[in-house]
Amino acid sequence: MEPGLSSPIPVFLLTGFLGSGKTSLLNRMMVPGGPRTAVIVNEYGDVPIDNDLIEVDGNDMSFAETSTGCICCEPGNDIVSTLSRLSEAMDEGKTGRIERVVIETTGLADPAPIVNQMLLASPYRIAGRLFTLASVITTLDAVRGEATVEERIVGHKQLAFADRIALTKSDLLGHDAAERRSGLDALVARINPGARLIDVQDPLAQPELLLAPGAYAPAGGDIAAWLAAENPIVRAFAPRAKAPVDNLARHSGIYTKSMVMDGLVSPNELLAFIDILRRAAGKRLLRLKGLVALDDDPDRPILVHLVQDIFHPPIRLEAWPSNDRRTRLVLIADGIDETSLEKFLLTLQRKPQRKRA
Ligand SMILES: Nc1nc2c(ncn2[C@@H]2O[C@H](COP(=O)(O)OP(=O)(O)OP(=O)(O)O)[C@@H](O)[C@H]2O)c(=O)[nH]1
Repeated sequence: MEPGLSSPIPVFLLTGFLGSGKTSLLNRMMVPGGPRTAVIVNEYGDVPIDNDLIEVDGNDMSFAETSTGCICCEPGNDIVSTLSRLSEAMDEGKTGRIERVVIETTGLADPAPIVNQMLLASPYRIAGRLFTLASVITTLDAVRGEATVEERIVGHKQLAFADRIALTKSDLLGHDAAERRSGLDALVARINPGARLIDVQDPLAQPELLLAPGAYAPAGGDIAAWLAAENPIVRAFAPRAKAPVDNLARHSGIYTKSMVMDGLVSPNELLAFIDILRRAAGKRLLRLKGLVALDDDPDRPILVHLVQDIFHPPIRLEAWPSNDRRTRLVLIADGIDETSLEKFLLTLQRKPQRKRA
């Protein structure tokens, strides 16, 4: 019998702050010959990019969808609506057999409302199909993660709600790596000592085991209070029920800007653009990612990633990953004047652009 009709389909929630390595980890967790998987990528920003960056083996992935707008707070985009759409697609025969679901949340997603919805009625029956939360997997960026967790409540909650943690970017820790690594271990021990942790840079790590079957078992200290704070009934009857931090304004002050353009830019123009932006905005530019058509070889786009003030080495792709060959940039900013950022984005578009041959 098809999974979901008798036994629930496991749902894995992949979360972690902006740019902490979720999509990179997703590509490594999905190995050939694994269970057939529906991958749903939820992006913050109205121009999806990650769907073009998933490279998992076609045999394993029978369905992939990208949604824009945050799964934790955008009406119609919550976990139930997301799984309902999947269930409908399954009914309509669009997906093939599905044995598990992986949902990559936006890097700003608060896990509390998502987990709350799943746990309130687990196994969750949607359109005659059962889903159950198997795990919350959180990517923790070794370089920026500690500051993110200390300064941003969403970062703290993403770590606290995990039952599986993937430490990313430990290869970038630099000369004081051992000291910084013990700081990260202490952070995890304080916030979520019960979670299983792997370092994705450890040659012996097997990221695919993060998708091993299981039942979500959170051990983070503040979980119960945060879940209670999500529950409208608890709110109504016990308005003083204490959540460790007020989480109602989930993304206040943070906004996203996207740019799509047809023309070509030179590698130097692109690098200068990113460099000026990085210096001027610093950590207030939470994220920039994009695929850019360069004039030296328009058939081979460049993939750029800025995570706060860290510019990851750009990657020249062998070909455009889809039929859309336009330059696409998505920026997520916190506390940067919106008009100034818009004007700066236009400077790239206004450069004398070469047209494709
Ligand atoms: N050196 C190094 N770079 C990494 C590692 N993991 C991810 N990255 C880089 O970090 C950047 C962001 O990675 P993504 O996988 O796109 O991060 P994400 O969490 O999916 O990003 P958002 O969806 O925008 O939140 C890319 O340039 C990756 O190549 C790692 O373990 N080591």
